[in-house]
Order: sequence, then structure tokens, then C-alpha cells
Amino acid sequence: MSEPSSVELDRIRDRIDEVDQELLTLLRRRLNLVGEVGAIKHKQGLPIYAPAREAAMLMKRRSEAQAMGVPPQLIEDLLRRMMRESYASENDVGFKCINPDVGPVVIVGGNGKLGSLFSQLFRLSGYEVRILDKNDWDRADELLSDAGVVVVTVPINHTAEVIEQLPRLPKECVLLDLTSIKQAPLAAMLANHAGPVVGLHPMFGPDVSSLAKQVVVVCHGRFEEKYQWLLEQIRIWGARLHEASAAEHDQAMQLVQAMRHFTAFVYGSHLRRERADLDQLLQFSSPIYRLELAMVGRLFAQDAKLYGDIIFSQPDTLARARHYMDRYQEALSLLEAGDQEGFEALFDDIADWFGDFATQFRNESGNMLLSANDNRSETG
Ligand SMILES: O=C(O)C(=O)C[C@]1(C(=O)O)C=C[C@@H](O)C=C1
Repeated sequence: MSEPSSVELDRIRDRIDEVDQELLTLLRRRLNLVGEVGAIKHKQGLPIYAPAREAAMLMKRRSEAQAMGVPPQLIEDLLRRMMRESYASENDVGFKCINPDVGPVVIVGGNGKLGSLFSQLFRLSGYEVRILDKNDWDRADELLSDAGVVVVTVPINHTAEVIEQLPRLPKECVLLDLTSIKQAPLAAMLANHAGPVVGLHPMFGPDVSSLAKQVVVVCHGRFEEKYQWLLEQIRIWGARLHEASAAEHDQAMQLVQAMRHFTAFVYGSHLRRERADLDQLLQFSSPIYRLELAMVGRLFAQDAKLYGDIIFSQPDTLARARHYMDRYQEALSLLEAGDQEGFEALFDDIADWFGDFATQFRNESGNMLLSANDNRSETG
């Protein structure tokens, strides 16, 4: 559908096109320079993500923008999007190999999405990578006999059994897993291997274009000093490491993962049972509801077993879900009693508990809502 136009409007639009084409030339130049930075980082073993450099650059560009009458947030948004492209481009350049003599890295479950991502990262860092997937167990001894690192990344409810069926590994081999629960896999690895053991939980999906600014939770197992090189390698890939005990991790995952996905599942079920017209909802939706709908809908574009494993494998999910039901019932009772005052008193109590986090989360979500709205197409 064409919009109304005029000769005068077209003339100015032509000049806007010229500026935008100059922007393309500048973007190409910037990507070339970032490619050169990536090569230097590869050689010197420097992390993709350079927070101090980013903070300094953003501050200077914002101040210069302010002086030029350009909205500072505009240049910040543009730079952050460009830097996200830099991470992907530097990722593809490859990384310095921190431990070239470690021997082969065997990814058990390497044909899975997360296994494929870590295989790529190890290969981009110059390690020999071998894949041991479900059809390769007849060659397990051959694949593992001289392994320097074994990464177990299989569905949660197969992790312990896979670890237990591993043959004896070389004494110095680092055994680790990438499972989203930590206590059970760590116990299985410690019981089945006398050498270095560590539990990792990448707090991101396998579709990331790099590990820049991502978080990897580290639960130490045994001989921590013998896998420090591996943690350094993960830092060079751009990730931030967060150390925690396996118990602390699993406790936190109750809320961060199991309950989050469970409540999204229930809301999706509610929309289904209400036979909601999603097209119509999108036409009516505010940016915040559009984001809510997107966060629920994305669940159902993925594998039911992935979420089933996360929810059903967490030991406390049932108890937590029952607690959630109690809180839902408490709020429902206020609604049934028409007790708006009671609702507002409870609301204020929760707001006090959130404290400064509430303001922080409102600011953060404000930026997310703006970009969610940017992505809105004409059809909704
Ligand atoms: O200067 C660097 O270290 C880069 O990698 C380049 C760049 C950028 O795009 O400007 C990208 C990632 C870093 O976190 C910082 C800056």
C-alpha cells in the first residue's frame, strides 16, 4: 500500500536515502575494523566482550550526541546493536587456544543444539573435537581413551545414566556437564571419575550468535586448579562466569526456570482453553502485552520434552507450584471479596519488598518495550 507523496517530499526523501547510504558505507568500514580487532583478540587471547571499552565509548558518544542535538539514547541504541554484530563477527574469527596440549575434547551429545554450539566454540579455539552421540557408543572407548576434556550435554533425565555408562577416563581428563540442574550430575561425575570435575550451566539458549555478555554458572567439583584454563577459555568466548554451589544453583533454578516456564505454560493453556483470537489480541495489544504474549508464545515454538525435562526434573517444582497456587488463591479471595483495599495493601507490601529493584526493572523493561514496538509490523 503506497502512502501519499509529493515532489517536495520525494526530494527530501532522496536526500535521506543518500544519508542512509552513507551510513551503510560507515557500517561496512566499522565491520572491517572490528574484523581487525577480532584478529588481534584471537592472537592475544583477549575476550570478545570488553565492558570498560564499551562503557567509555557509549559515554563519549552520548555526550557528543547531546552536544549535537542528537538524542543520546539513539546513538546508544545504534551502538549496542552494532556491538552485538561485532560479537558475532569476532566470534567467527576464532579464539586463542588456552590449552593446546590438552588433547581431544569429546562432546557427549554433541549433535544436540547446545552440544553443537560448544563443539563450534572449541573448534574455533583450535581444539580437536570429537562427537559421541547416541549412535556412537560402540566407539566410546576409542573416542574417549585419550580425551583431555569430556563434555556431557544430553537431556536432563538421561544425564546421570550417560555419565554412569562412560568408560574409565584418563586420570587428568576434565569431566564436565552443561545440564540445567547441577546437584545430581555433579554427584554422578564425582562418583564415576577420579580426575577433575566441574558442573556448568550456560544461562542462554543454543541459538546465541556468541557468548558475549552471556552467563555461565560454575559449580566446582574436584581439582579446581586443573580446569582453570577451561574457565579462562570460556571467558575469552565472551561469557561471564558466576560461581555457586550446586545446591544454591538448583534452588535458584526453581524460580528462574521451573516456575517461570510452568507459569508461562499455564497462561498458554489458559489462552488455548479460552480460544483466544491471537491475531485480534495482537491488534489490541500494548507493547507490554505484546512482550508478554511473545514470552509465552515462544515456549510453544520449542520442544515440549525440553520444558518437560526442566519442569519435571526439578525436585521442588511440585511444592513450589502448590505454593504458587496458594498465592493465586490468596489474590483470588481478595477479588472474590471485592476487597480492593486488601489488594492494594498487599500490592504495597510486595512493592516494599521489591524496593529499588522495582524502579530498575521498570527502566529496563521500558527499553525492551521500545524495541519490541520497533519490531512491530504494519499488520500488528
Ligand atoms: O574494541 C573492542 O574491543 C571490540 O571488540 C569492538 C567493540 C565494538 O564493536 O566497538 C565490540 C565489542 C567490545 O565489547 C567492545 C567494542
